[in-house]
Amino acid sequence: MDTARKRSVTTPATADDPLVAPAPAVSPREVFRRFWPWVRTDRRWLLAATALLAAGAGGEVVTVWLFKDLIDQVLVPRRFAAFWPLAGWMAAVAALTGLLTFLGDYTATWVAERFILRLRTACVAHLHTLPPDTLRTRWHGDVLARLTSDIERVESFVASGVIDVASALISLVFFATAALFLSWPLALAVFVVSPVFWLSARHFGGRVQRLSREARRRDGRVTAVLEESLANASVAHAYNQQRREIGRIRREGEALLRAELATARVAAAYPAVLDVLEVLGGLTVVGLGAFELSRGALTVGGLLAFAAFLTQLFGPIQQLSGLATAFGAASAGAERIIDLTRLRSPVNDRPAAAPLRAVRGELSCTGVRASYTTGDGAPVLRDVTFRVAPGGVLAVTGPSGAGKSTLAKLLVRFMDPDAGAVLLDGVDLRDATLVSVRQAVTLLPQASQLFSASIRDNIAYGRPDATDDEIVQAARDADADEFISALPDGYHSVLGEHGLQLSGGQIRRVTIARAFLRATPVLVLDEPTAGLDHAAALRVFGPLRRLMAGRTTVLITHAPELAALADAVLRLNADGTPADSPPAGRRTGCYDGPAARAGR
Ligand SMILES: Nc1ncnc2c1ncn2[C@@H]1O[C@H](COP(=O)(O)OP(=O)(O)OP(=O)(O)O)[C@@H](O)[C@H]1O
Repeated sequence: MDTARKRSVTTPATADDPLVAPAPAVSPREVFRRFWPWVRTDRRWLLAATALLAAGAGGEVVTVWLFKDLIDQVLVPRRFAAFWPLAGWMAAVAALTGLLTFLGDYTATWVAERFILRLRTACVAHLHTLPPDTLRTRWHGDVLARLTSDIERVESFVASGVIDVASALISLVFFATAALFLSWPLALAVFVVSPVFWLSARHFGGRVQRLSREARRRDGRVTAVLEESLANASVAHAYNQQRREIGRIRREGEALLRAELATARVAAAYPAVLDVLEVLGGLTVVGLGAFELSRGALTVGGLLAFAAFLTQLFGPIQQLSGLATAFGAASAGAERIIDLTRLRSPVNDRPAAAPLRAVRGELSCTGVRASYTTGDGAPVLRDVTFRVAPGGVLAVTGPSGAGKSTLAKLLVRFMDPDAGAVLLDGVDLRDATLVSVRQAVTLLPQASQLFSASIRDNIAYGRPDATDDEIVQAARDADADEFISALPDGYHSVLGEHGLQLSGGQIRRVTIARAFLRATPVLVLDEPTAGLDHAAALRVFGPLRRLMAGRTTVLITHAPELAALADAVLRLNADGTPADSPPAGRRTGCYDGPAARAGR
């Protein structure tokens, strides 16, 4: 299973299909075992829904029985006097049946929706245990498809599926008992032909499962391509490649259409076959019924009621066999969700991990080697050693691909080194809890990430309890207060997706304000001026200098002006080894802190 997953992550499963590989198959029992826990807490409601729906089915039996009496006691003997009491009963029972069925359906939906909510929340919670690189091994669009349509399909099997099966079975027993009671020879004849329905359901269910699996995968591909295409729309426009993007989406859409149609052909053929079987069954009943009628073993009302029961009987049978196809689709969805939940974080709290306390900010790396399992496995950082005293600033430079961002990931524990150690105040980060590491270290990533929320909430993202005054102060420190206050809604201006209303420099200053508010003793700044023109870059210099003051900072940068703010520079070679010849009296990349800085 692991090998299959690995393949889906690193290389295409098939040459023509690099985007979304099929998830490994999972048995129905496994599907149930995995997903039942999300229903278990609501099992009382599940029982209530089933009982209400079963009671509704009981009401239908009584209505049909009263209908039989109406024919035999009013219509056949032409006695109008008997009509009113029977009609009154029928109306009352019909109203009660309607109410019970309504309550049953509503409760079933309640259980179903809560299942979806819980499972989706649990899946998202799991995804948030994964560091960004692990999450990136799956296409975001495909992950979205798994969290939406696949979860709904699983629900249709595990939650409402259970209610449907239970209430269909109970209805089946009710209607079958009533039919037996009316005429056992006729009922037996019906029971003998029933397995034909069951066998056809199994046949169709299996085929739908296979076809649905492909349709689910195609669905994930369409979402993945859509997401990527929209995210890169500006490139497509700038390079006149809109047609190509449209073509790509169309091709994926056509493949999904073919997969959905193949599923629909089988899924839709099934009710058609069932209809023919139903007519044949109905004709058998009418023939046998006429015979029973002629020998006086059945009344006209009895025969019509029997036919009505039979129609009612087909409902649950159809429902049960429909479940077979629903299960096909559900298990295909379940496989994809389970595949997602099997992703494991390579970075976890050790059993003896303790929180970092009162961090002073002495940061060091000793002989660090790091590599990615998703690449060729070769180290991207080798033998990196440095020390930054509390409050010191270390600039990290080097050619593209030298491993600078990888170093940033090590410092916030998005990954762990293969050899050597990253130490904060002398504590190996692997011995500290993840939460406390991230409480002590603020990462300002290369790409500024803003949420579709107010500027205020974006600044307060790392400290939701911050007061308005603290937020404004952080914005002032980041030179962002002026432009924020000039916006029509000021701090309450809501940013569009990726902060579209703001310029690159303004976005960067909002993220710097966010970092100010966290006020952690250690900062990791990954190319804080990347993507900004010279003027915009100059505007963030002041805020960055203020942000770094008094904080241990690792400053990854290509900009010489920014590197000049540092007390020492660690240059990385293209192969991830440190390039610096050691300054007199110091080891490679080693910096001894503010004392040394003061002496410069
Ligand atoms: N998630 C990943 N999986 C596999 N390989 C990766 C991953 N992230 C980075 N790499 C590889 O690791 C090497 C170092 O990448 P890194 O992003 O650390 O370089 P960098 O020095 O920050 O580059 P740049 O200056 O272009 O941002 C590169 O060869 C890159 O291809």
